[in-house]
Amino acid sequence: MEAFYTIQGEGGNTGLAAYFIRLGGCDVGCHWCDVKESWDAEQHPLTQVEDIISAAEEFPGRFAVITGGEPLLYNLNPLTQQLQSQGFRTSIETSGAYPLSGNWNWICLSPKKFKAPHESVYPFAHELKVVIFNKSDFKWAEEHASKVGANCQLYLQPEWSKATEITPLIVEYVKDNPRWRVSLQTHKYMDIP
Ligand SMILES: C[S@@+](CC[C@H](N)C(=O)[O-])C[C@H]1O[C@@H](n2cnc3c(N)ncnc32)[C@H](O)[C@@H]1O
Ligand SMILES: Nc1nc2[nH]cc(C(=O)O)c2c(=O)[nH]1
Ligand code: SF4
Ligand SMILES: [Mg+2]
Repeated sequence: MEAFYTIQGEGGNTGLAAYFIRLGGCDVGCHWCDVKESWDAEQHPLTQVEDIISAAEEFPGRFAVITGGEPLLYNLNPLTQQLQSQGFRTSIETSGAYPLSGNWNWICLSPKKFKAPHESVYPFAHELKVVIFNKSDFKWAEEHASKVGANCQLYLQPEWSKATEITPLIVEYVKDNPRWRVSLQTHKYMDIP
């Protein structure tokens, strides 16, 4: 759908220069999704893996974020193998709604109520990033935390349109439950892509 060089704004790699590769197509249907224009894959022309990588190589950073849409709709082995062979570290932003493919240095699993993660994905997550839309989502976040590995980093991220109301609740929750961390969509505060 699009690719752009920016700063990873969210989660465990916040602040790192990153080349984002956004793949079109998603059938999860989050009502608060901030990239609904990604949902219909047919609206976005296909791009060859070689062309994606040569565009990425124009920039100095060697950290790639594959996102979407839901990137696990696709077999990501060719793209990630070639990125790594060209010296990129690879990371994915995924709902986990489909089984994993691809070779990953970092996996961010962000589970959704609208289409649950595939059970096989949880043990591979380096980061669990739960979007909090209302108070009941904290309990729901704990259910997902019980499924990831012991070394997985746990993040709570306010849903953007409710961030003013939800962020203070996340702050108190993390103070009371310190295995969790706060994740903010810092790119939105910085007004960058
Ligand atoms: C647009 S999604 C694309 C990748 C994948 N479909 C997923 O949901 O993980 C990228 C990240 O943005 C988060 N996100 C999407 N809309 C959001 C919103 N309105 N507020 C906060 N986070 C949001 C998702 O949970 C996910 O972690
Ligand atoms: N700067 C920036 N950081 C991000 N982290 C995850 C994003 C995404 O949409 O997957 C995203 C994004 O869209 N922009
Ligand atoms: S799974 Fe990701 S891309 Fe799909 S609707 Fe939800 S937030 Fe948007
Ligand atoms: Mg985004």
